[in-house]
Amino acid sequence: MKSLYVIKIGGNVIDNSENLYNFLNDFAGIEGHKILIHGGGKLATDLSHAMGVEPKMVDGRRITDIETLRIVTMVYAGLINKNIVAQLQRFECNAIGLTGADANLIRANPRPVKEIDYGFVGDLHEGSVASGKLSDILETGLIPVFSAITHDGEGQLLNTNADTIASAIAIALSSIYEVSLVYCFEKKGVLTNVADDESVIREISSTEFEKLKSDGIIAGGMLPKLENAFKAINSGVNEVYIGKSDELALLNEQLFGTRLFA
Ligand SMILES: Nc1ncnc2c1ncn2[C@@H]1O[C@H](COP(=O)(O)OP(=O)(O)O)[C@@H](O)[C@H]1O
Ligand SMILES: CC(=O)N[C@@H](CCC(=O)OP(=O)(O)O)C(=O)O
Repeated sequence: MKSLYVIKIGGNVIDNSENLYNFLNDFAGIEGHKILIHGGGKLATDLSHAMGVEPKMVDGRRITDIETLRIVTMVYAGLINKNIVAQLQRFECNAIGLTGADANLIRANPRPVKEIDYGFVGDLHEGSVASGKLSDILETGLIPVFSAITHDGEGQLLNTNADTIASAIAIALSSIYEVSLVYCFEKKGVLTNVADDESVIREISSTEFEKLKSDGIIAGGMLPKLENAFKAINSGVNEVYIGKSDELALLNEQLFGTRLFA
């Protein structure tokens, strides 16, 4: 089986032009097949404030009313996606910017309304990712760069968490490739103390994850990230890492951030 890197980059790194430049330079240098998925939550939040639309997050997911959907589509699928693609071209990495609607690559279901109405938020399910078509794109030598925008197949764009997209793409392609899923953010890995960047936990198993959760060591955005990451490792993805965006080169020596085990 050929190997494939599925790499996700979070909003805090995207927001810092020097960190983004360094990350994209390293990403461009990775040999073989690779896919980039980017968030951009921080910029969307800043822009919402500037446009007088109060951002609302519940359990790490953005409540996406029609105004917010317009903003996130402009920010994720437009501004951020096209900037990343242009920068990758500078590094001679032939990237193609995509949403889930392009080539019908990722179809989502609108999140059902229960206690909370999330609005235009899309959830992924088995079969959401068109793995055959995505593999066709990879085999042409192009490097897909996905934003966090998907669609429902009925003409409606949806906002889908970028960590979830990365996990779903990694799982869907794991029957075709040996997949390494890598979550890059602004810290050196999963930390025992969020204030101490050197307190990296090198390995976490599913059982240890439950304990870290109940001890309150893992909180906020790290919770859904790890849930998505463990789903991947339990669904056929070869390896999953979480670590700092400017340490990507350490992946080769298996010294990058935190590695997850089933
Ligand atoms: N144990 C932990 N180790 C590292 N980060 C943690 C931990 N617990 C909570 N966090 C928080 O989770 C955040 C990462 O989640 P999030 O902001 O959603 O990531 P991303 O930037 O990839 O979207 C970190 O910035 C940190 O503040
Ligand atoms: C539904 C939902 O919450 N979507 C996310 C998509 C962007 C994202 O995931 O960005 P980060 O990776 O930078 O957090 C949002 O709008 O914040």
